[in-house]
Amino acid sequence: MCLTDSVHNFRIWVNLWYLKFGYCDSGNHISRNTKIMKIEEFDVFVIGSGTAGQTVAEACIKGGLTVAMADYREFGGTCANRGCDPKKVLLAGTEVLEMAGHLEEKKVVTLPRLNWKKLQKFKKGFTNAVPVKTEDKLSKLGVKLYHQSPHFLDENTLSVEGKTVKAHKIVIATGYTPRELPFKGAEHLKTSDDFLNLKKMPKRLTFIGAGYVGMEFAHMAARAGAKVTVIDTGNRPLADFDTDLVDELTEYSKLMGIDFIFNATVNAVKKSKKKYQLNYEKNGKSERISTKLIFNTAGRVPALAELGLEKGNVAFDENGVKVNTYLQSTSNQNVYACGDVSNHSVPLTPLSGREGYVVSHNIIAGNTKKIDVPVVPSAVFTLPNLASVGYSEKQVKERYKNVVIKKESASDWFNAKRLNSPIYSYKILINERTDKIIGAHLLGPYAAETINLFAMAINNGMTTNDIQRTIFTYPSWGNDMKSMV
Ligand SMILES: Cc1cc2nc3c(=O)[nH]c(=O)nc-3n(C[C@H](O)[C@H](O)[C@H](O)COP(=O)(O)OP(=O)(O)OC[C@H]3O[C@@H](n4cnc5c(N)ncnc54)[C@H](O)[C@@H]3O)c2cc1C
Ligand SMILES: NC(=O)c1ccc[n+]([C@@H]2O[C@H](COP(=O)([O-])OP(=O)(O)OC[C@H]3O[C@@H](n4cnc5c(N)ncnc54)[C@H](O)[C@@H]3O)[C@@H](O)[C@H]2O)c1
Repeated sequence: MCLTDSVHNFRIWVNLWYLKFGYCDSGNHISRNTKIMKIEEFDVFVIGSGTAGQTVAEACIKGGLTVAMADYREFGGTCANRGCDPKKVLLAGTEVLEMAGHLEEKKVVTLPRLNWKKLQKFKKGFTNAVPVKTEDKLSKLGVKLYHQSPHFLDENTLSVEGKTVKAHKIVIATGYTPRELPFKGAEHLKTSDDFLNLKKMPKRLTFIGAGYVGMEFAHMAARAGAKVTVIDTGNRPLADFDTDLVDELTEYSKLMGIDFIFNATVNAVKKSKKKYQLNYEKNGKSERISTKLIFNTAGRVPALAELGLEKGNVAFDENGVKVNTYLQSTSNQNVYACGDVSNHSVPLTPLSGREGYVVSHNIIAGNTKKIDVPVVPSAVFTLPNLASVGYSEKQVKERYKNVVIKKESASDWFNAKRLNSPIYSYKILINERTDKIIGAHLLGPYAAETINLFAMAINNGMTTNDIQRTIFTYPSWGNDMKSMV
């Protein structure tokens, strides 16, 4: 049964339920003779206004359904307000410094200086307008907006802003939130939001966690003149990326003034007058460092705490809302989850959009579209970029009999030499039997761009011969793909 039929039945059911129980949000049952608080009713209620939530809301409205959306923070989600976009705007400033630094004595006489305050102002030109524009766009489409966290009252019913709201389908698109760290003094830790809004770059700062966020911010802060320490429980940064390239990036990061402390457990943070002291344990010994600010970049977890999922009969685990291949809750058929918060997702913006599209399709037309994720390129916006798509070296060795591994430093190739860039390396994995590319790992300038070509090649089953036959612009980073394969 598709939504338009079931919506009709649902509306009749809501009216009957409402007449029978006359139930208001506080949980008090009231007499049918007294004035009954009106229950609001929608076809679809979306929780979360990020990429995933907006995709669902827009498609469902355009599909003729009534839609409401709630967000307890500024509308527009993580990526546009406090993630990918503002990060990339700030990064532009440090990219200029990086490039000029490499060309010092070759072409550039005076090195530029970064004005962090101005850079922040420039960034606000992008972010300040996001919440208003998002609300405006959604309101004009006819989406009813709420500005609080809803919580489930039962499988179809939410409480939000003191109102009881019924929805035929409820979509959870609440994203991730920083992982809470358990040690004493953790309340002093700053988050990625705080870093992106820093008014002034402190002289010394520390990141707990050497993942995407910790490494990207450490690189940015080091270029902006800070002395940076990154501390991690693991034995290297960016555990999911190619070991050889990460080792190279780590060595280069050290040259940029970033100190790493690996295999360490932070056990307390103490505040003194103007600084913080971070205590940690490594190799059975207690150590400490003193720093101006400490950021929690130890990962992010599904944002589910306030939703009362038990009452809604929505199953979840540490990876998020448990969903089937239609992105529908495994325990409550009225609920879908998409974006970072679904336990199916790879927590990246393009995947959130794709999941949002699948959910809207399944709500409008019934469960007819399964989530089908092609290979996903991923990039860490350190300088140089680290980027990856397809299988890792370890995975191909487990899966394939005969694999060709092309791995080299390309720092003496024209593209790198022209920028005097010291780092440019790659590892390309090719299935020897089919000549198809099955994995690509790049470290170097613009690797976040070049990796997209490899993603296209893998998704379209291109052979190295297909790539050799393709004409690329010259000289360009894309053209280097031919030499790499
Ligand atoms: C610093 C940083 C940098 C990043 N950089 C990149 C990058 O370069 N490239 C990339 O692909 N990805 C990046 N990401 C990840 C990317 O931002 C996410 O994958 C993406 O935003 C997820 O979209 P979403 O719609 O699933 O969730 P979100 O965009 O997080 O939206 C969820 C929304 O739900 C709201 N919400 C949460 N709980 C509730 C509740 N109980 N009630 C009401 N509303 C609620 C939140 O306020 C939020 O607005 C970055 C993330 C961070 C933190
Ligand atoms: N460029 C991008 O695409 C981009 C950028 C930022 C974030 N993201 C997304 O956001 C997600 C979250 O990123 P993230 O950097 O917050 O997490 P992450 O999972 O990438 O890294 C967390 C790091 O913290 C370490 N860690 C965990 N607990 C710790 C502890 N108690 N003490 C010290 N270290 C600890 C882990 O070993 C790991 O290295 C990523 O998975 C990614 O999908 C993507």
